Amino acid sequence: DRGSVQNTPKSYDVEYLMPVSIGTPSQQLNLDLDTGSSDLWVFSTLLKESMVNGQTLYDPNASTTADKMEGYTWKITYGDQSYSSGDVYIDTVTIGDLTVSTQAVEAAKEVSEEFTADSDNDGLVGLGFGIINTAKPYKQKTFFEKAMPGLDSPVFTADLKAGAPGRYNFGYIDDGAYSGNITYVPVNSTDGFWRWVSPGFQVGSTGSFNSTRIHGIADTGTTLLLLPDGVCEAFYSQIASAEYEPSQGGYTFECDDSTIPDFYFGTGNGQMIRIPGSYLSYSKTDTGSSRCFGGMQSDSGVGFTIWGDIALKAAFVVFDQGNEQLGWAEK
Ligand SMILES: O=C(NNC1=NCCC1)c1ccc(Br)cc1
Repeated sequence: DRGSVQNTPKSYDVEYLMPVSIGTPSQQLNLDLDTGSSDLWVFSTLLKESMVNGQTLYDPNASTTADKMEGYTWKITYGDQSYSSGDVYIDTVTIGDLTVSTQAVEAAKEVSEEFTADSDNDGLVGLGFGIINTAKPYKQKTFFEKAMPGLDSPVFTADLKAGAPGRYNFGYIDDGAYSGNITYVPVNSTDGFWRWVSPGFQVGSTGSFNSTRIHGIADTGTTLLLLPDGVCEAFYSQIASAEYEPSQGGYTFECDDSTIPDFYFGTGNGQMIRIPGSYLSYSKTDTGSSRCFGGMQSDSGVGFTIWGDIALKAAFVVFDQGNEQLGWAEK
């Protein structure tokens, strides 16, 4: 079996949403596929109205295939301190013509203000490893873990694009979606993330390659690229107007600064992925400001590097759960 679904970026590529059908008759919600977490949760009719702001609500009482898991609850807090919590139902879930008939659907009873304010986002599909699912008394499998045994190949792929729709595929690799070869790197799933080691980086096409092992996770749910301080310093030292402004939340530079270099990261076997300099200017710091917030920021608050959407949209990425490896290709 296999599946394929379009993903659509929100403004500034802050997140990517995909249509998901839940229940019978089907209820379609737009969800954020997040490889940095492992709960599938949705805005639901269980929420207080004050927490809802335009989102589509899953109504388990309107689904003939919904079964409430009595006594089960869930509560999750994300790296940006946003959170949600609620009850657990079993229902049928379809993503891109791939159906899991007994998926744990976590119906929200409470969401933090960040989620309430994001009116296009009806919830998340966590495709990290099930070991970090937050359901109690027993953790639940991810959508991919439930689908995997029936798939042609135990992989899903992420093709995120800058300012344009891309695709998530399940169970197969579309050889037309990438150029050159796919370089595979081992993944350590102990903490539930897609954690891997990059052999190093290069700033600009004429820069030298810096061999330094960068431990990090591939996270579709994080917008920016969070890297060690030394790597950020090497990059921003090449931008004439760059400043580290803690009051603005990190590195900024003049939006019209034409010296933003490309950033390359190693994946293995000498292969590198090139992130165009244009991807590394994120947004204006304030309305009317001439300064822009950098797409690359320090990972010092996190403890390891996060290869978020800014890095992922420069590549075709294979999340190979069957072999616990990540595949990286240019496109
Ligand atoms: O929460 C994380 N990723 N997903 C999402 N962020 C915001 C909404 C969804 C995340 C995961 C691991 C680390 Br380390 C830091 C952050």
